[in-house]
Amino acid sequence: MKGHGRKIIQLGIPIIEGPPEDDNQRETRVEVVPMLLHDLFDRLSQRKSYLPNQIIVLLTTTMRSLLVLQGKSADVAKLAIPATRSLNGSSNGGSSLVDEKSTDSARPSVGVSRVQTPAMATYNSPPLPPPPLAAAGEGEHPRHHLRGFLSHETCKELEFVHRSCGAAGYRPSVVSTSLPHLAATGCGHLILPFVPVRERLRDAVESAFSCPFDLFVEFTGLISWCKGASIGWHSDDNKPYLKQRAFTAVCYLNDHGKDYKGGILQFQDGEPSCITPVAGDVVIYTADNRNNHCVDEVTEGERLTLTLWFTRDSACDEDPKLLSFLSKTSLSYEPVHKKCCIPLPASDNMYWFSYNQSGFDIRCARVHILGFCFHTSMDEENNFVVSAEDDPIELLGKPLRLGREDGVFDKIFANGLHALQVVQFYYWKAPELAAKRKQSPSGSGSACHPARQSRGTKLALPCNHGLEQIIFGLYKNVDIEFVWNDFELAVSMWEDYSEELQRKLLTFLPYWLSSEAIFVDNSIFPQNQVENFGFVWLCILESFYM
Ligand SMILES: O=C(O)CCC(=O)C(=O)O
Ligand SMILES: [Fe+2]
Repeated sequence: MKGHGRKIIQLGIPIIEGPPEDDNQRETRVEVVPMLLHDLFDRLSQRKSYLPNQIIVLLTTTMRSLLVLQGKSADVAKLAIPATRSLNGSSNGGSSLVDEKSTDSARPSVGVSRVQTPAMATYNSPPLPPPPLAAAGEGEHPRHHLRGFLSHETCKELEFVHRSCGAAGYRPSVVSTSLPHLAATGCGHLILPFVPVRERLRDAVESAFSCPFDLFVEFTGLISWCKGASIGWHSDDNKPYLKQRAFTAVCYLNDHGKDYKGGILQFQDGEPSCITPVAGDVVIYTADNRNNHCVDEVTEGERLTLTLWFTRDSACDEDPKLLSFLSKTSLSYEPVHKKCCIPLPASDNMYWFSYNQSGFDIRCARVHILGFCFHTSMDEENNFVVSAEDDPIELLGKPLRLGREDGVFDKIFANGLHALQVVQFYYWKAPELAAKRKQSPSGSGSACHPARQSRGTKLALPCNHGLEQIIFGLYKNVDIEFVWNDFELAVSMWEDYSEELQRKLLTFLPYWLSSEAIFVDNSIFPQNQVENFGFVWLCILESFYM
């Protein structure tokens, strides 16, 4: 529902909270709701899925469409009503507001007369909500430290995505997982955990820096800063090709001191002058040279962040590019098709982590430090032999098994990335799996699973195990007892988790594609048919206005 250069005209009566701004020069156009929309308007505002203090505001944009805004009445009205303000397109919890440069050219196609309602007689333009954090950090160095912004569970889920999918980063000693990388490696469904986080962050940045509905996400990525990683003094828009960046949001997903050493973020001037990362905290700042900053070298462990850049330039919006990727990769799967969730590795060199003239494959390292190794998928009697000219790393793209100590798990994984994803899922869910086992009547958990027969041969891969330990092995926080039965349960839980995300993705994608924006809309998942009502009506109205 994003649109650019289109006009907003509000239909209906403005909702004003508090005194109107002394701003007579700002004319606001409010049209009466055309008769034919009354019924729709009433029924939409009775939708059961909204909280009592939420309403729907209908806005016409061009002669061809209507937008439905969902939100708290006063908030929506404050943002929607100042039609003379230039507002960029945006999606907000399934709602959208569309940019207009002038108010005069677009009138609804239905004949509406400009009627002054009692509320309008005194109405000019209500004040925008005050940026909640403005006092704390605005000024010469606009920045804010938002504590506890992300929940523990969100941090853990994003960590799972990163440790299962990350590839070598754009700088030395860095591993990264960008959203296009997920889409390109058959993991488009793993974008879903990011969606509400992106939206909340964009709202927080727009609110903190008083630019409602102004921003697009330019980049979203998970980044591991490993031993040796650092960045010197810079601003985030300091290259000609980065000038579109207006704001940065860095979310910390693990803890300085506990998970790694070093990696303090420092600002050259202003307050706060340095940020010691704590899981769940977020720092937001303008990307320009009012916020020159650096990150101290990480000396041990793995510093994990989710970094977003925001832009005002719709041409740099990440969503349309991502959607074009997703429509090519994810739409080709049927939701019931099991293969839909099997990751498809990128080229092998993207998983090569180089360090001081040595290195390792990131997929291998991630399973090794958790006590696993890759085995061929063949039984020993099949005499599986790797020909001398084959690059052994290529075997990670082929079916394989997972081994641990003296056992090999029975299941054949489609490739190394698939196996890695299940291993990471097991460690993410280990406490839950152990609790389930303890609750089940038979579950002492000590039973030796038949999977532990010896099968296949261990893949001999050219990896520097010592280096793997140094880079990923410290602070691995694995104090859980490994149980094969739990691991087997993790395989089916991983399938359920992935299929559920895939199902959601396929449900969301048509809406995302038609609006060229990625957003959360809980109403797409109706509890019952009534809740889906708005969308149905919107579609009917769109065709009506065509
Ligand atoms: O991770 C951080 O704390 C800041 C990262 C940063 O400065 C950057 O990626 O440009
Ligand atoms: Fe930076």
